[in-house]
Amino acid sequence: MENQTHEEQYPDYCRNSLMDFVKIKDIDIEICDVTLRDGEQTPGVAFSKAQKMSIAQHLDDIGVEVIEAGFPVVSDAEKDVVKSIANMGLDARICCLCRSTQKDVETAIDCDVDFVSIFLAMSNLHLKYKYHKSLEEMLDVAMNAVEYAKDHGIGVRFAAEDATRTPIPRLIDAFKMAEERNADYVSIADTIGILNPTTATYLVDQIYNAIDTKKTKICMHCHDDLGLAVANTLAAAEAGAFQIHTTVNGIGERAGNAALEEILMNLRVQYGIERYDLHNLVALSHEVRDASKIDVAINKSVVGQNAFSHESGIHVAAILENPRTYELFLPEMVGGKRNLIVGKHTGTKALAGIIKDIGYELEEDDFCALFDQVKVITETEQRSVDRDELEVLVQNILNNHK
Ligand SMILES: CC(=O)SCCNC(=O)CCNC(=O)[C@H](O)C(C)(C)COP(=O)(O)OP(=O)(O)OC[C@H]1O[C@@H](n2cnc3c(N)ncnc32)[C@H](O)[C@@H]1OP(=O)(O)O
Ligand SMILES: O=C(O)CCC(=O)C(=O)O
Repeated sequence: MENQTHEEQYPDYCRNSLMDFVKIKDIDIEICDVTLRDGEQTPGVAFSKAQKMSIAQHLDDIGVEVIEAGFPVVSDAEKDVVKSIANMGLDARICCLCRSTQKDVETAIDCDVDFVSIFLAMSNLHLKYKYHKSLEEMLDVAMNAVEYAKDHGIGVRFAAEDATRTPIPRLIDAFKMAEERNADYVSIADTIGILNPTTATYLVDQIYNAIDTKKTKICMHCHDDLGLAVANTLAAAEAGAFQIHTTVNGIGERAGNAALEEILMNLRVQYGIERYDLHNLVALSHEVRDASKIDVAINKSVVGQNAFSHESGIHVAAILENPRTYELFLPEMVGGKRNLIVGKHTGTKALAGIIKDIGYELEEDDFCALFDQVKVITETEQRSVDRDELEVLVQNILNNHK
């Protein structure tokens, strides 16, 4: 091991070895994927039962430890799907969402889930404008719901909605109350996505020092309103959050949640966590894209069409020698494919490599003619040239000799 080069040690990706110089707690995490619940709350999205069960199966194949299957009181059909997923025999534990009411918990218990996520907002804004009730009244009902679930032998996550706008002492008091009632998890929800990595670290630190994390583990649920959901989730994990929440393609309320595929690649590259099977990430991304009818941005990390596309001559010339020069990880690692694009920025080495790939080698004059044509087309028509068109250009040049 010691004498191996980085490339030999990590043949599929580059590890961020700068991590060796920073002091953080050993990260110990599990993933709770909430695509089927928060992801489905994306406006306009309604997964079918078959779609939900298939996505659950694929999350399980990746090795995600917990799947939040839905919010059973939403409808009878939703309840039926949650129950069906809970009975699929997956390795992942299944949970579902409940408001802080006995009725919601009863409905969830009927679904055979491993644990319920009982949520309550305790920020002044939510107490005043949503519940129109005092903190004490709401906490009383919530703690009864926690006790009711535990008395029925089911696990509990007590989730503080809008935790990041809730006074920290209030949050700690509520989490301690949940801990006294043997809640298995307490969740910090950054419901409106206001955190940054520094404040995520600070907040998790405060909670970590206040509760017994051996008994009651900390969860982190981040939204992406400022584009920081993944960064905040990772900062929280570094500070001691155990259960981290994700959605495929980062779908979810408004700007969405922390994207599963980004979290998984970060766990590999930054923290050396290798236990998740990443080979079907692109396929799962496409499945959720089709089921949600939400396109994935072309430049989306890990699963976007451009994640492994290269046009610039300098890049492609180097990639043809060794893809690691411009790729953090090999596309095959996530079930993706490398695309070498012919465009305005294509160089001679790149063009020679690409035409060789489609079966041609040209004499110098022909090659120069082709190169000039490519530059003219791509600049005047402001587009790239695909393989079929490139082949026609090559054929035309060769035919001129006949
Ligand atoms: C941060 C989050 O993501 S929270 C989850 C959001 N997800 C959803 O809303 C899922 C889709 N929702 C629904 O299908 C419906 O809103 C239902 C089935 C949950 C509830 O429907 P309705 O009974 O018609 O209530 P409605 O949606 O009008 O209002 C929500 C009610 O829940 C109450 N409520 C909201 N959160 C909580 C909570 N954590 N604990 C207890 N009560 C709550 C509200 O105060 C309001 O009560 P009220 O009817 O006494 O005023
Ligand atoms: O913390 C949780 O488990 C869920 C809360 C949630 O969905 C939110 O506040 O956005």
